[in-house]
Amino acid sequence: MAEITLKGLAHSYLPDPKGPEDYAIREMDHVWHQGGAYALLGPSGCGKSTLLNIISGLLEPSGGEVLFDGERVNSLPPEARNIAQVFQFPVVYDTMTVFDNLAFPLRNIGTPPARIKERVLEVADVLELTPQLRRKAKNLTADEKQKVSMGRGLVRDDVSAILFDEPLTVIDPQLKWKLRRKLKEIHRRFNITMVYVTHDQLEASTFADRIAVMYEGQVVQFGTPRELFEAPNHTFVGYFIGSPGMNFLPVALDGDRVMCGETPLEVGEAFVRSLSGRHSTNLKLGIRPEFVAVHAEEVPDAMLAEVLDIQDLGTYAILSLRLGEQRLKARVEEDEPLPHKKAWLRFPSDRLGLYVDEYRVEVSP
Ligand SMILES: Nc1ncnc2c1ncn2[C@@H]1O[C@H](COP(=O)(O)OP(=O)(O)OP(=O)(O)O)[C@@H](O)[C@H]1O
Repeated sequence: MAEITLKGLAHSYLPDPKGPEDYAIREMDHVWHQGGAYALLGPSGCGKSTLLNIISGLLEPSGGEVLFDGERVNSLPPEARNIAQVFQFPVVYDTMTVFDNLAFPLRNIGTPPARIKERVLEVADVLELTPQLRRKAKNLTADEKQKVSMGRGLVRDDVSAILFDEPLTVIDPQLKWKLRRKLKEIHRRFNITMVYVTHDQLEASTFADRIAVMYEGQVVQFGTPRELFEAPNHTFVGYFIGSPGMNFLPVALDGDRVMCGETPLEVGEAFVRSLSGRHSTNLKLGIRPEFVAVHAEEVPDAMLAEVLDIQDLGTYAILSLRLGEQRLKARVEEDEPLPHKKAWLRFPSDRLGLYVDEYRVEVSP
């Protein structure tokens, strides 16, 4: 068991990297605490697998340090790090039985046979592989093979951490849901640090207590699913988490009015104060579709918007709106009146975020 610390970590696959764009991992500091259930979430190419391979020891970082319980492990191979890794595609020995596949990592470290049997049966039970234990792995379905692969990662209870690299990609959607819950159950039962890589926000939030969102080789936010939803730290997190993603409106201050293009916004004094004195020209207001207050009739301090489209999703509707030149989305619950053609919008201050150069800044009331 270990606390894993990444200190000034960076990695480039190029021999002579120049700018930040040459780095798969841009300099980062991060701590995975002992016993946590974490997800590493981000789009394809953001550096998730690179980071995982650096932690497991498959890849040596070109800069910075990886520390396990404070000890530098940068050049230790995976075996010496005591890390289990489960990959996207099954890694099983076809000619061995399921039992022997699961027993393999334990036999490798000289575990007594009685303990091997106990542990294999326990893991097979959790993963519902008991009926297959005597079968040769080559006769299994793709789902079953991946379960064996996961079992091999879970069977040792002395590992520092288990890293999962999109382990459910080949799994049938219904079983996926079940396995995610199993993994959570296993985490609770065995109390091992688990880092689960995925590009799927649902997968990340059902598995993890805390999610690290990666974007362009950096962790741009590390928080609970709720924190990522309610207060995205970076515009990318706002776009990436939630469906539809967060609305971002480019703004500028004109005297004491907050303007989105030619359209004045009703956003309250705190935002005017926070915007004044900003030197950047990259200023945005962010609000989730769920938090835009939509009125079918005119109300005081509301902004008039045009309704472009209404997508009825049963218990709620998603409205596509135009406010001045800006497009945005809003969610309206089924028990609220749906506007036609025109809608009056308000942005509740406590739900509105201010983003300077793509990062959220504090707005004091
Ligand atoms: N072996 C390699 N040699 C050179 N560049 C690489 C190598 N592996 C990854 N990269 C590059 O590093 C960046 C990060 O890739 P990485 O595979 O870590 O991302 P990812 O988030 O895991 O993506 P995916 O979800 O598609 O696997 C990408 O630009 C990728 O092209």
